[in-house]
Amino acid sequence: MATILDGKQTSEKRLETLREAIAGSGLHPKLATVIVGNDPASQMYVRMKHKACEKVGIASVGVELPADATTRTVVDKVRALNRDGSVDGILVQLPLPSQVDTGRVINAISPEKDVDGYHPENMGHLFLGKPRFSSCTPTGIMTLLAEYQIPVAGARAVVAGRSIDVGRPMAALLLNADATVTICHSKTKDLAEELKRADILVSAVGKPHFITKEMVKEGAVVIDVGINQLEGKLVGDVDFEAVKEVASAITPVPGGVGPMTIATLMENTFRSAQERACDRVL
Ligand SMILES: Nc1nc2c(c(=O)[nH]1)N[C@@H](CN(C=O)c1ccc(C(=O)N[C@@H](CCC(=O)O)C(=O)O)cc1)CN2
Ligand SMILES: [Mg+2]
Repeated sequence: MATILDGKQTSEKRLETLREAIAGSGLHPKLATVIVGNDPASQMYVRMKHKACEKVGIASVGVELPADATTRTVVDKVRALNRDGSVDGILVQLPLPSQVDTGRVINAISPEKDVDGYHPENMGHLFLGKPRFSSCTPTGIMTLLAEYQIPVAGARAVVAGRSIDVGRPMAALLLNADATVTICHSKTKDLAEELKRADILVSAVGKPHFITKEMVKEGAVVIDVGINQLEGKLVGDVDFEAVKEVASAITPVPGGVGPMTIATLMENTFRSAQERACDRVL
């Protein structure tokens, strides 16, 4: 039976440590969130972020824009937050409505305040092996692996999915930690064969029960990034009940990767506040 990698418990522990660090820092970190439209899931995630801020002692401000907002409106809002000296971190909740150019919006975020780590400058630092801010979900996964003392160096890691927010930065973080990394995607030949070679398998494809028991090597560590609705229930990409019989460790959905994403965002925001305070002194 696999060890369940408990992201909820781990994130709570880290948030408590962070709360103490912030309280003792003399700093007043502040996060700004930007949401466009009224997608219920996005609204819930933003609410969860504000709640986490409150828990750890980070001030937060929420900007809400209508579903028909233009790229210019969103970019102007982001630029105003860049200029606001009281704001340490800015995040634009994704996905954005189709009329908004996501790339232009991300590029407009000051890289120093880009606590989601999506700006090309921050992606560049990550791929050069010297991350400043790296995306919250992959970074949270690395934290979870470390918490459970799962060795990454030398491991064969396979990432299913090549998205900008998860697959690519995940691969970079695993590579930076000396794993041998393969990225699989919709055009990968012999996908099942590739996945079965993994010591660490990360699935971020967004398809319920995509990863079956037959695709997983005995003893593999399985990380499920999927957040899918199936018959009114929240499920990951992994057929959890079957795969936990062959894996050595596995993340549940809910309660695995998701909570680690939020904890990492809080950590990134505090780090931004620390670095900005240092810059003011220098
Ligand atoms: N700007 C960003 N947009 C998006 C990100 C992101 O990191 N930055 N990630 C996802 C959504 N997301 C945060 O924004 C997120 C998703 C899920 C969870 C989470 O804790 N989920 C719970 C289940 C909650 C439920 O009941 O549905 C869990 O897995 O236990 C946190 C954050 C896309 N957009
Ligand atoms: Mg401040």
